[in-house]
Amino acid sequence: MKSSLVIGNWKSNGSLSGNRVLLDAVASGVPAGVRCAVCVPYPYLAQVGEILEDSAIAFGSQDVSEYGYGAYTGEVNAEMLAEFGCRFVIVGHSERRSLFDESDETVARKAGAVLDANMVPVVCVGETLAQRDAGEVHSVLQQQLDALDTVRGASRLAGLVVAYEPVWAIGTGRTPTPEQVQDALGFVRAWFAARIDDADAVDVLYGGSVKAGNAAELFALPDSDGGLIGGASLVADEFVAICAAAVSKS
Ligand SMILES: O=C[C@H](O)COP(=O)(O)O
Repeated sequence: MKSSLVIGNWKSNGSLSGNRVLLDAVASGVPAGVRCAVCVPYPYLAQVGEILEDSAIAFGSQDVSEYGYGAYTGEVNAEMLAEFGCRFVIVGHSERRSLFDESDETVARKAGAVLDANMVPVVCVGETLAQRDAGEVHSVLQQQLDALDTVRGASRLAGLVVAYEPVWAIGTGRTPTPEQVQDALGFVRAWFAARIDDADAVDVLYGGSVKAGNAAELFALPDSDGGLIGGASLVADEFVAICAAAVSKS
């Protein structure tokens, strides 16, 4: 059985001095038996790569350009991220979709660029509260996932990680019920099963107000392969405890 995957998303947080303290504690505290990574702001990639060089913890970024090298002022392309040692790249986080108007098609192009550079896209999907209240959870997920069909090819789809993150649960302290989470994770799994042979090999994560206190219950769900952790990934003890909770699922 594969081990669970826990990814910390620092969002726009960090400092050169604070990163070192946090990562030293995380690297020494995360137990064996869980795959762990942190996705950090671009300027810290080199520092984080150096700090984690001899650890089992992977790292990555929180976004990427859909374009390659060239006249794209302000963009950071996938080849650059790969050169810095990134393993994971978050694409389509709801904060990027809502604050920066990223469409499903843009997200799919970014995922393709990440795959082209031999890294792992962590594609975020999830509904708003209004969409949930309107009974649209499955249709929203379907539309967000269907855009990934442009990534094309079973071997390419098999290289994705998907994080189900209901928008209303992000940073709010609210989490869906375990039944609601399992329903969405199962829907994502079924989407892959309709397209590739080994859908169980795809990592399907949950994100949204995961804490040490609720992680074990969420990770224990049948279709959970781990979590995408925001605020709690900035607190070493909390993040280590979340990673420890993922080990028991493995
Ligand atoms: O990428 C992480 C998610 O946005 C969850 O954030 P949160 O754990 O702070 O709710």
